[in-house]
Amino acid sequence: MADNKQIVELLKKASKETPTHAFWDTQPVPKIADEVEQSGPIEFKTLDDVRKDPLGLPGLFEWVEIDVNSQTELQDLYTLLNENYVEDDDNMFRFDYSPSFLKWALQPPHYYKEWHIGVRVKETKKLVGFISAIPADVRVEDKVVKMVEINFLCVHKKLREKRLAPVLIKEITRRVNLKDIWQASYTAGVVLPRPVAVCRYWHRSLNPKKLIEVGFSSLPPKMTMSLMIKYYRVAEQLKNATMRKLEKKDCESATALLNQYLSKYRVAPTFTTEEFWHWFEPRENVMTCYVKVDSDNKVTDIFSYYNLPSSIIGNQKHKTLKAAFSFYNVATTTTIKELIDDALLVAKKEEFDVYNCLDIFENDKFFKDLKFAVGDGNLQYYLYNYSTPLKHSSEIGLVLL
Ligand SMILES: CCCCCCCCCCCCCC(=O)SCCNC(=O)CCNC(=O)[C@H](O)C(C)(C)COP(=O)(O)OP(=O)(O)OC[C@H]1O[C@@H](n2cnc3c(N)ncnc32)[C@H](O)[C@@H]1OP(=O)(O)O
Ligand SMILES: CNCCCN(C)c1ncc(F)c(N2CC(C(=O)NCc3cnc4ccccn34)C2)n1
Repeated sequence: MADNKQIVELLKKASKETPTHAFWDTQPVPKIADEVEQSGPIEFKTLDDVRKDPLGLPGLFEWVEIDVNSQTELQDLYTLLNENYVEDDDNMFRFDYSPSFLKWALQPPHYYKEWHIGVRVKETKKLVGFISAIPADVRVEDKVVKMVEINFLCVHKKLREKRLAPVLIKEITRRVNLKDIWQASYTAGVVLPRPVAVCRYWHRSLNPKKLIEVGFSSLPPKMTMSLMIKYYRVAEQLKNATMRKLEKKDCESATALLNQYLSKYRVAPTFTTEEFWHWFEPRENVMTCYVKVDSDNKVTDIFSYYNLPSSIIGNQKHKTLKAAFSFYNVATTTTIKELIDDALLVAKKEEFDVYNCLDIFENDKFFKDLKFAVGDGNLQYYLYNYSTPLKHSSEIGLVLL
């Protein structure tokens, strides 16, 4: 991604496009083009300032808590997102987070069910809106901030542009404040006041034939399909022959290794061992995590990715794009390039069509050699009620699902 000066230009341009944000201009977030010097909370409120009753909703609708331990309620949430969540700009793909993925994403240690907020139509009980928060300790520069990560904001396609999103955001804010938490982190493909970092997606083809058939990639001029297939063939053997699936006994040393590695980034989470095991325990069709250990059985290298498929809208031959999204990786006895080369081999074996990475961490060190192609999707990182200077994408060490 471009350097900060270019990003500030991009943000100034974006702020000209939507000069007024009727909702966001009322929120404790810096203005889009603000050049912030200090890091710290923007507003200070106490529990006394927090409304004790839920926000008002238009008469037809009611607030509900989605109980992700209930199969039927989890299925309602799956269906809402499967039909109404994030699409690419050309409406060719829509994320298809699975029920087991959503349960995993929403139930880390110390989660609150009150933070899984749905909006249903009173009469039919149809789920038409959702937003979630999960607790996370995120360090910003030199301060660890107890905050929440906001995700899965969704309003049914038929109820768009009725200002329901600000109501969902204010309600989740109220419920989080009631637990004496005043900051949040979130990411979005849209530019809002105001990004902490502007990141870019990179993609590594694993199944070029299918990616071309579904319009994810195109065949470059003078390239034949058979040449493409050959070009993207992955290694036969692991570069790190002893890499194996993470096991519970690895957790102590793996957590220490990851926390140490993340300390060099300006925005990064800190994990307890319990949190680490929740996020990295291998889960079929959700999370893949491999480690390498030394002679004392201490973890020295980790690669991990999550399974986030997309529905392919309107393609007769293929219904689903199988995408692996890079999660957290640490290389100490190997290079990041060799480590990710091994991740690509395992992802190909697990029949993924593409492996996606953001240009965060030190990922830009391997994009070229491992044959990644830059995507057209930007992902903006945001903090709520916390100002901090704009970061270069390589200073970000946080992944949201
Ligand atoms: C301390 C605790 C704090 C907790 C909260 C921290 C903040 C969390 C913030 C949420 C983090 C979410 C992280 C994720 O999940 S990012 C994924 C978001 N979901 C999707 O993109 C799914 C498909 N789209 C939809 O479902 C709807 O279009 C959504 C629900 C996104 C907007 O619904 P709709 O299209 O019907 O619009 P409206 O008329 O109701 O409202 C228009 C207002 O909403 C602002 N808007 C539009 N998109 C987003 C967006 N992605 N984040 C924040 N704000 C957004 C927009 O600028 C405008 O405000 P303003 O420009 O007039 O001011
Ligand atoms: C709120 N949590 C943020 C993470 C959600 N994530 C993963 C996400 N947010 C915005 C994006 F721009 C994005 N991209 C991955 C890249 C990509 O794969 N683009 C082609 C594509 C295939 N399927 C879809 C579905 C929706 C959008 C683009 N799609 C672009 N990823």
